[in-house]
Parts: sequence; structure tokens; C-alpha cells
Amino acid sequence: MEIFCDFTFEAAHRLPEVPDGHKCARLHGHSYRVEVHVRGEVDPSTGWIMDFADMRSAVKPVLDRLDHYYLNEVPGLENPTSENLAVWIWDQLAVALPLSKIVVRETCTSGCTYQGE
Ligand SMILES: Nc1nc2c(c(=O)[nH]1)N=C([C@H](O)[C@H](O)COP(=O)(O)OP(=O)(O)OP(=O)(O)O)CN2
Ligand SMILES: [Zn+2]
Repeated sequence: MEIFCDFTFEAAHRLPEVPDGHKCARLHGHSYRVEVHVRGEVDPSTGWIMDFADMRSAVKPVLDRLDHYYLNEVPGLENPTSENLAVWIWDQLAVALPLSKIVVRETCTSGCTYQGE
């Protein structure tokens, strides 16, 4: 079974590798939405895989490193596409949580799903 928590953060970025004239080469910002999914067995005594509060406690310090920052300046996010951001978040959280999926939404209509290697 899987559980998930939903998060938001605000950040600026530009995409340095896009073709000349692409709008995303210009500095702009997004209200990012991130879903963190965890897979596990339901503990018969608690009735849950893990407490949502414990998930949030693990995720918050990682997203605090992105919130209201210029993502291109964050080590490992020099090309901050949704895809690279999903991998970066996965890599930061994988030691703390039994991840199954990271979803990054850059806009209301576009984003990325990553389920690990
Ligand atoms: N595969 C990817 N494509 C694009 C990414 C990305 O991370 N991965 N990122 C961008 C830009 O960051 C852009 O700001 C968001 O893209 P887009 O969905 O085109 O956003 P718009 O709100 O401008 O969409 P419209 O429907 O054209 O208004 C671009 N591509
Ligand atoms: Zn963008």
C-alpha cells in the first residue's frame, strides 16, 4: 500500500539548456507542488504505514532548502527542470523514507513523476 503527503513551495528558476529564444531561458517563478509517496505494510496495531506527521517532518527540511530560493543556485539543481527536481528531492529523501514516487508539478497543467531508478 502507498500513502502520500502533498507540499507546496515557491521558487524562481531559469532553464539554461533551452534553445535560443525559449521563454524558459528567462528568469521566472513557480508555485511548485510536490507529492511524496511512501510504500509499506500497514502495521496491524497502528493501522497505518507511518504517521503523516513523521513524513512531513522528514520532507519539510528538504523543501525548506528550495522555498523562496533561486533554484539554479542550489547545488545539484543547476538545470532545474521538473525532472531534475524530482530526482534531487528523491535523492535527499531516500535515506529517511521508503519512497515509491515523487510527483513535481511546476504549473497546474505540467509536471513530472519519478519512481526511482
Ligand atoms: N519536460 C519539461 N519541459 C519543460 C519544463 C520542464 O521542467 N520539463 N519546464 C518548463 C518551464 O519551466 C515552464 O515554466 C513551464 O512549462 P509550461 O508547462 O510550458 O508552462 P506554461 O504555464 O507557460 O504553459 P502554457 O500552457 O504555455 O501557458 C518548460 N518545459
Ligand atoms: Zn519554469
